[in-house]
Amino acid sequence: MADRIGVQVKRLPHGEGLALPAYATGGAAGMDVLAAEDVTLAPGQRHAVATGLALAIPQGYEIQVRPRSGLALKHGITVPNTPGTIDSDYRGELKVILINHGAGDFTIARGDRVAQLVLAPVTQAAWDEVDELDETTRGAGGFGSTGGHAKL
Ligand SMILES: O=c1ccn([C@H]2C[C@H](O)[C@@H](COP(=O)(O)OP(=O)(O)OP(=O)(O)O)O2)c(=O)[nH]1
Ligand SMILES: [Mg+2]
Repeated sequence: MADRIGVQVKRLPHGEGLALPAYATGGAAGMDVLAAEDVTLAPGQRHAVATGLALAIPQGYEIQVRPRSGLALKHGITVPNTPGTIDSDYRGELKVILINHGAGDFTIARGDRVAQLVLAPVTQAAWDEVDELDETTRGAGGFGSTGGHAKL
């Protein structure tokens, strides 16, 4: 197993009895995180699903909240703010925002694995304000300027 970075986790009262987020396989990038509440999402509805967990992520890291592809493909359940950002200084409850893009109601039961958490390093930037930027081949071209897409 590769070295792991320690992340403090505190179970909140409504998180008691639930497993902690875990890697489903040895090479998994994300830890599956469980819902700590029952909730039914109607088509188009979104909800911040409780996890019953609060974290203290080491400075220099973040946790990204990403959707699970199975839920997205089979049921249209995804994370509208993906990847959700959990800051290292956040001490509130970790919540997973889900939206139902499917055609029917979707019920989440307490204990269901609703998303995955990816620990990632963060580099903070310091602005270096200038009057002129260097010239490049791309210049101000963007948003499809290099082509490569099918013609409509
Ligand atoms: O999917 C998410 C996204 C965020 N958060 C928590 C942790 C994060 O550190 C905090 C703030 O998130 P973000 O910066 O994305 O939201 P904001 O709208 O900018 O709120 P704030 O002004 O509190 O930063 O909310 C979650 O629990 N789940
Ligand atoms: Mg913010």
